Amino acid sequence: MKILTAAQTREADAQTITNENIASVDLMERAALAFTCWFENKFLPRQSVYIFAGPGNNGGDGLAVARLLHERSYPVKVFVIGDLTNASQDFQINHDRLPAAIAATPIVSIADFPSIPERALVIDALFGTGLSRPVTGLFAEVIGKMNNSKVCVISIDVPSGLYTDKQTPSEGAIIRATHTVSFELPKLAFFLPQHEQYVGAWHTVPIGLSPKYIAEAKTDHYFTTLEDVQQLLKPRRKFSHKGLYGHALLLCGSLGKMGAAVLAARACLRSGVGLLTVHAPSVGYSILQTAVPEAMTLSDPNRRVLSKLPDQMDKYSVVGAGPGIGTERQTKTVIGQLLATTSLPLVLDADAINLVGSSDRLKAQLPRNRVIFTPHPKEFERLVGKSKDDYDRLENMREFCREYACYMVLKGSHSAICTPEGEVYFNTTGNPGMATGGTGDVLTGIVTALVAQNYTLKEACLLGVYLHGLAGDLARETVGEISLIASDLIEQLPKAFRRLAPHQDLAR
Ligand SMILES: NC(=O)C1=CN([C@@H]2O[C@H](COP(=O)(O)OP(=O)(O)OC[C@H]3O[C@@H](n4cnc5c(N)ncnc54)[C@H](O)[C@@H]3O)[C@@H](O)[C@H]2O)[C@@H](O)CC1
Ligand SMILES: [K+]
Repeated sequence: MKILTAAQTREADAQTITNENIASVDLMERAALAFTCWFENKFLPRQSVYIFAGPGNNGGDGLAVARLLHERSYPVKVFVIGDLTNASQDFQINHDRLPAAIAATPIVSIADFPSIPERALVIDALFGTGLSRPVTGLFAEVIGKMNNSKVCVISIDVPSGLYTDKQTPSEGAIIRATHTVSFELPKLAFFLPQHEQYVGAWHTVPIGLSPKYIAEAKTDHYFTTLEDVQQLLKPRRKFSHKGLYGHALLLCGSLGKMGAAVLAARACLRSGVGLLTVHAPSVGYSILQTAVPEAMTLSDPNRRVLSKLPDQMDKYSVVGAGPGIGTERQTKTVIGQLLATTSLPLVLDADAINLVGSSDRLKAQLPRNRVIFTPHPKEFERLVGKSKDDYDRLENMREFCREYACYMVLKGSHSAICTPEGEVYFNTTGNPGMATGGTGDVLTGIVTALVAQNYTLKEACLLGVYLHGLAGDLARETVGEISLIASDLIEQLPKAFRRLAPHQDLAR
């Protein structure tokens, strides 16, 4: 699904109004109703609701929500801030529509800010996508009070003060929402780690924005949904044999880090690969043979670290390299040979990324359109360099992927997948329980297995990252976030695959 800029969102609003021949206040009513339905499902009408409305259409939404919640028996109090003589037309209309029981109290100085009871709910309707400068002055003071209120704050459309598609200057005050309820689509800002404290948990509610406009809108930013990845999953053929599903080679492990190889190998096997060979330092031979009997194991001449590429590289369909390999000189040589001599697709993770990042010579050897990097933020920094902020990091990722014609999975709460064309796809599965050792090794195994099965590199990234997060979400249901370990993801992979294709096994 596409992510639109603030300007595109305004255009989508405008086109919806024109195409459907409705007044803008009718679209506002739809938006307010969608928000109210979400709210009703979440909170009972026992808690009093304090709504703070600014002078634009976001404030107009707040006033319409006040009326709708009042009709549903919520005790509502409304406060309006700003120069109301310049308020938007739809704000005015909704101001006039407020029932007599709700008096909109103006806040003209911070002394007018009400005391908010402990169990109240606060709705933030100060600014939305029309924010045109950093929030300062009285608005900033109001935001400060709302942020210090220690109650649940729900932002309409956007946390007020946050630009949705570019860096917000540091002098601007921003609401720290508990929930943000966005109209139709999430905003780019919601996917960036630096905004976690402002956005809180985000949700989207449909308001029927023009599908035609959305379909035609140009963007480089997307988020992946269940429907998107379901379309990618290929059913297995009836007359199947293991040769159809590729032969993956994993270069993993070193003394003390054989667990990484075991995790990557198990995940690879659970992701449908036809055959798997793991090449590891000789210390890992019996470990792998015992822990992963389904995989073939090749023993490196070196006991502790990888020192040599296996023979007959052309019999494999893909190489996944990096988990647990360390950064010793011999291993660097192996990665160099891998880049220079094979013509296979490569999934590079962990220390393979660190090794490439530490050497301009290795970078120069990167083959085009054949490499997927799966860094976490620190590995990303070693490979690509430092970034000023999360927008700058997105730009740097895009530039790197364009320059080296590679794919990148920047791991995080919303892992970001970048293509050589500079398109970025944010993943929507996963949870903080997955921030634990070994989950990255599992992802390497999954993505490697998908490439082996002839998924394109882009498909393997989108599908693999989604499944990895989904397995994490399923694991959370059984073990919770705190106790979750990487092996739990592997255990849940079968269920995750079946979630994507619920009827496939039954269809036979
Ligand atoms: N256009 C439409 O038809 C719809 C708009 N919707 C709502 O409207 C919002 C966008 O409304 P607007 O474009 O009116 O913009 P906003 O309501 O976000 O704010 C614009 C107003 O705030 C002022 N302003 C901007 N930055 C300021 C700052 N830093 N300090 C003080 N004042 C500032 C502007 O001068 C203007 O008066 C969306 O986020 C959404 O909530 C929804 O009702 C859906 C339909
Ligand atoms: K808002």
